[in-house]
Amino acid sequence: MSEICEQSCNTCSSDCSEDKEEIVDFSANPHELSSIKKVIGIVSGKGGVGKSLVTSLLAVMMKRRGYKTAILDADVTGPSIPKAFGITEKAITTEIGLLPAKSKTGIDIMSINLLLENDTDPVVWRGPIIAGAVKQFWTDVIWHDVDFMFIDMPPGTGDVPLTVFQSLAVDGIVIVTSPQELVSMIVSKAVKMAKMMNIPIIGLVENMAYFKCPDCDKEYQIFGESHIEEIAEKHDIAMLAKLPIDPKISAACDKGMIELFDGSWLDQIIEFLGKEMEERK
Ligand SMILES: Nc1ncnc2c1ncn2[C@@H]1O[C@H](COP(=O)(O)OP(=O)(O)OP(=O)(O)O)[C@@H](O)[C@H]1O
Repeated sequence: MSEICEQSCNTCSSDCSEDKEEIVDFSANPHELSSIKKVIGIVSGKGGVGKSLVTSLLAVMMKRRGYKTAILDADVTGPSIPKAFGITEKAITTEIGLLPAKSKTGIDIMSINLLLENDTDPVVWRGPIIAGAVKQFWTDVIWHDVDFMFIDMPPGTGDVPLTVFQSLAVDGIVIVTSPQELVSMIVSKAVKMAKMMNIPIIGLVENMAYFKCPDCDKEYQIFGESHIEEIAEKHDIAMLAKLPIDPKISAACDKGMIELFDGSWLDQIIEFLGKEMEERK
């Protein structure tokens, strides 16, 4: 088998019949009462770049457009979705499955924090257990009548995100980055992982791209000059949005009021997803 298997057996000349037996099918079916039309994964090559923020905003915006929307918080060791939506209640367990919590505007949400007795308890689990928990959010939760499910993926490109990608039927991914050194390498890793998994990349979002001075409207690139357009071009993927550093964003997340937040930065993705859904009809 070649050193990096891209699962493209038709074009690969390696004789790996023995290795093939080792390929494990991780794919899992959603709960029999679930109905999920489109699944969008939000990924980042590293933590803290705003993946949960972009996940939350996409769900809020699509809900505002009238779609039935859900968030599966697969970031098990850093679950920030319930806080951003101000959800404190726990998930309900029934004999037939788990029921997600509902946000104020009606977005279905499942997160490990809705199952922990105390949401400040750390999740000190090893990779396979974390991946297993995420898989259960897919198989054991009743996702009733969902148009768009947004998955806040575990950060990075390691074992856990890989297993999650293999288990869940993801239709497309959005890669979130910030304008710092190493971004090119980090994006390359995320792109390669998506290609290995055969998952279409919807495009790139650069978060914390600039800060706009409220007094003079001048834009400052706090983390240095952005090279995101070159990176997008290099990988032939669409550059979809640039989000500023905005204290109102962190305040909305901290106060659990992300659903009140307004901003048109992600409109290009929203339009794209809306079109995809129309074409599906
Ligand atoms: N553009 C922004 N302006 C201001 N604050 C932001 C912005 N983007 C994210 N933040 C804040 O930065 C923190 C990290 O963001 P977020 O949780 O979305 O990152 P993440 O990539 O999901 O992190 P992790 O992978 O570690 O969970 C949060 O407190 C969030 O409110």
